[in-house]
Amino acid sequence: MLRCLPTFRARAARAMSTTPSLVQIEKKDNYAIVRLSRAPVNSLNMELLQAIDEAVQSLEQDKNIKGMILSSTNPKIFSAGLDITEMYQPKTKRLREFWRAFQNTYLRLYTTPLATVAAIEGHSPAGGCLLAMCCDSRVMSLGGPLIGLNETKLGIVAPFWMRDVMVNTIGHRETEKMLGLGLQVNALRGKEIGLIDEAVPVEQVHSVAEKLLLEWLSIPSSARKLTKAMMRDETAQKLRSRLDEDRSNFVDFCETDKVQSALAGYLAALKKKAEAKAAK
Ligand SMILES: CCCCCCCCC/C=C/C(=O)SCCNC(=O)CCNC(=O)[C@H](O)C(C)(C)COP(=O)(O)OP(=O)(O)OC[C@H]1O[C@@H](n2cnc3c(N)ncnc32)[C@H](O)[C@@H]1OP(=O)(O)O
Repeated sequence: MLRCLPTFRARAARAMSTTPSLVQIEKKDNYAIVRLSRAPVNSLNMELLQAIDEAVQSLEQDKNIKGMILSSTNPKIFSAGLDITEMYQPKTKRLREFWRAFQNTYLRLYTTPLATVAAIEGHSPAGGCLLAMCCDSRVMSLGGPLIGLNETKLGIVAPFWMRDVMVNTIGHRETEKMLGLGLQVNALRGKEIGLIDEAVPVEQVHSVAEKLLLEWLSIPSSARKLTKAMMRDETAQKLRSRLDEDRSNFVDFCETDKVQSALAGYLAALKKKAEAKAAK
């Protein structure tokens, strides 16, 4: 018992230090709204990934909570995807921990027994698109925001499990095009290819997300959960059985000169764009 205490304390301290600031949880009757809250663009660094994982886990353990809406405190950005600075000029130990956090968060969100809906008001590239695809349904705002796996445009390659989730969502041929060309699409096009379930004006995103969530929650709970597991466990298991191999592949790939120079170029382009915006 005593020996468990430091682990418990460390976990509790970590949860307290990450969860409230990086992820906001608002509980409603039988579901919660989980808002990503890492300014400026919800880029997924290790701490945010861990905070999402912990938030979903804590909701799974709450007997009153049956579902969640994944959203953002920033209406212009759902999530900018993985924090590129985690991958650029990395320290190997941190890079390994970062990738494990990404694997864990994906596995948690993709297979959670909670019903999940992504309320996507703003941009959702790459890792942001993955988080959204892990949910049972997606609502996205009409207009400017884009969603997709744009990795190839950065000169990097999405891992097999991001591909698998996209194939499961929109089918093989659409994934081949989206992934190969690094395409991002707006909500209307997303709806045409099945990436998005509802495309609505931004002010309706949350009410429609709630409607979709209640539809999932209207299904008898054990039937809904078993069906979700039946549809998703095989895909998740593919990664679970290769966690270390996948992480080594990522670290080796990331540390190559080619990937490092591609990331340097991409970060410089982002910075230039931000400076031009600020100068206006
Ligand atoms: C075998 C296995 C192999 C595996 C091989 C590895 C594959 C891993 C899979 C990778 C998955 C990913 O998610 S890769 C990540 C892909 N993500 C992206 O391409 C998104 C890039 N960002 C954008 O497009 C835009 O920033 C967008 C999100 C639309 C917001 O536009 P805005 O105009 O509102 O804001 P900006 O001015 O651009 O950005 C505000 C600030 O945030 C920073 N910023 C923006 N996105 C960022 C990001 N993802 N990471 C870090 N920082 C980011 C900018 O540099 C600015 O910094 P300051 O100038 O300092 O203010």
